[in-house]
Amino acid sequence: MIESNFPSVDALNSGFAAKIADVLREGIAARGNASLIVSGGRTPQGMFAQLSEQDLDWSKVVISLADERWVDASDDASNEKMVRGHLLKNKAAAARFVGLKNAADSAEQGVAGCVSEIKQIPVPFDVVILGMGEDGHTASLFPCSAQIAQGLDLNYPQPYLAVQPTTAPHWRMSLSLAALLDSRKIFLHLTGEGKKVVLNQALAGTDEFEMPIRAVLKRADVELVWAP
Ligand SMILES: O=C(O)[C@H](O)[C@@H](O)[C@H](O)[C@H](O)COP(=O)(O)O
Repeated sequence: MIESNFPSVDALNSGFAAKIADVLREGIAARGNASLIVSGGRTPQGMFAQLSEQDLDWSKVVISLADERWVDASDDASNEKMVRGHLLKNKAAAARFVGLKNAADSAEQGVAGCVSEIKQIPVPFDVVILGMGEDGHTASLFPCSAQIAQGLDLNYPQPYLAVQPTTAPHWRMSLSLAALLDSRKIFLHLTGEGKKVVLNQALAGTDEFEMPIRAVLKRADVELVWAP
């Protein structure tokens, strides 16, 4: 694991945004376009504001989500709402966004629509930004869910699966482990001492069903981006 530690969340927000912008520019220079898969939650919001101001050809960038709560895009729990409010503005307003919530009544019924939409995004993804919960979940690969074995199965046939956490609200749509790993660059974005403690627990053990972030850390050269 590569470690980029910042002295403060403010320093992280601007330094990490600049780092992501560099990778996106490299992708555009090399292939004509670039993809960015982001996570929801609270951690990325300040960084998104900084990223939205970065000078690059956002019209060549497609942005999508590592996971989504199966709620309307107007709901405060919606990751799409958060990304629209914090990232898809300023210069980044020119990026194309592929959301995950569709008109299907349930996340399980919505998988097919998501699978068809993701075909617009070339793989490997250029950048995936992951977060991590106190229970070691990442994206919506929750250790408590009945779907965790499918999510961590590298041969799972679909890039998305519907997940019902028992310790957090809402059905989710999540990229599978295999889909997340199909990326040129994976960042793990954490802030606070508490998340560092959880990360150290993850690094100290091997049971991926207990802490699904281990499945990513074991297989990818993840760059940890952290501030206290
Ligand atoms: O939509 C989500 O909930 C996520 O993608 C999830 O995996 C998140 O990254 C972690 O739960 C950390 O969330 P916080 O940043 O709010 O701590």
